[in-house]
Amino acid sequence: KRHMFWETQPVGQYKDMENMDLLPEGVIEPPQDVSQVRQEPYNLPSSYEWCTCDVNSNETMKEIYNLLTNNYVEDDDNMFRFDYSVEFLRWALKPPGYYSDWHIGVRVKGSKKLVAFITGVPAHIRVRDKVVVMTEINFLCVHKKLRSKRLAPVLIKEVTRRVHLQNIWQAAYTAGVVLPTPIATCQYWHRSLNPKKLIEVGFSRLGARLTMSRTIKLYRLPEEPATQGFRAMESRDVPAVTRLLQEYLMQFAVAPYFTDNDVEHWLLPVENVVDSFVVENPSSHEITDFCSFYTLPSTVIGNEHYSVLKAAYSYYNVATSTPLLQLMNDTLIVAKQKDYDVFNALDIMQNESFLKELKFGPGDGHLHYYLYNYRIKGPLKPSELGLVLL
Ligand SMILES: COc1cccc(CC(=N)NC(=O)c2cccnc2OC2CCNCC2)c1
Repeated sequence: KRHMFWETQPVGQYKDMENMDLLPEGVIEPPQDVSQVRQEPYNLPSSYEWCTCDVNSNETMKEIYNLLTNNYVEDDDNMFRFDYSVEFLRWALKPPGYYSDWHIGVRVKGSKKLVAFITGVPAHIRVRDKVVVMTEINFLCVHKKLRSKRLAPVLIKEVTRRVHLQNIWQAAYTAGVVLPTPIATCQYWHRSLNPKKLIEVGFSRLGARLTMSRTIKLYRLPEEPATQGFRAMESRDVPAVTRLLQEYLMQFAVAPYFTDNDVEHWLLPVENVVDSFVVENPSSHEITDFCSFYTLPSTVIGNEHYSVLKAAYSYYNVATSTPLLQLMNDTLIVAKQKDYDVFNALDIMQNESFLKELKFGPGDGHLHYYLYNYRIKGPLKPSELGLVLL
């Protein structure tokens, strides 16, 4: 497939794949001087204009929410569409050191209607033995009525330009589609928590030799976590969780580099956005394990009984004394207690070690990871990836 836009970008090109192993890992294009970066925004089709979206404005957040909930990513069968909440988007877009002009919108000149969006947030990402300041690109969305006007490449060039102006030259992003060139291709898995609803909305199908009552029984979970000392994470746990997580993530080829500040933002519980738990040893009071998931509901498109699928997405998990299998089962138990319908996970990090045993089923799609302007001998196995993007 020809990628007229991506073949012009500093990303791994398909044609490089033959002598991939000859090219060195690292920066593809050296950084320019910031004074050399284009000062003016890229051109939009005449009836559209750029805007910087103020994520502190409730009105603007409502516009972003409405654009995404009606026009963002759907599953392959167009039965579900991501339904990121306002509080989730605020959390995702305001990490330590964020730049408000990396929250980029496109409006119709007359009506001021928001019709497209793309975002970047700064992150320290380690690639093998190098920590690189990058931007994590997300929420690229063009209104359904404006598709194939080639707006996406302009949005990508504009966010790249604004990132370059801050002297940042690398990026990380994920997509359900294959572009030049994935650093890793991951499979997603789902664990039913409310099988009756999942079958009703068409997310799951009744097993050939299973009745509904046997299916409900199959996925039943205990009322309470099994692990002694399992509790919600609190502010006082930040230093211990940072140490635990930093140490754990070192085993992966690509992973975030989290400071206490980052852990405080990304991993402290925020209701209906992110839940995190620690295991505190009852006698030593040492924090020995950590697990977390984020909340990303999906709109159920066109079901007469349900309009929303309540989904939890596995985030970062570290098991140093509790078996990972038991820690993740406790996570499922808590997700069920909080009335989630399904728990999703990618086959990254050590997730493969628990997926089948905890009754996850494989999803029908893949999530591809990409780096911009950074070459890595790959592709990596999913188990070499320690980075979760929202
Ligand atoms: C169930 O509702 C859906 C609504 C839209 C798309 C999909 C399928 C899909 N594309 N799923 C994933 O990308 C996915 C599956 C498991 C874990 N994380 C995931 O994506 C995350 C990370 C990338 N940005 C979106 C959320 C499902």
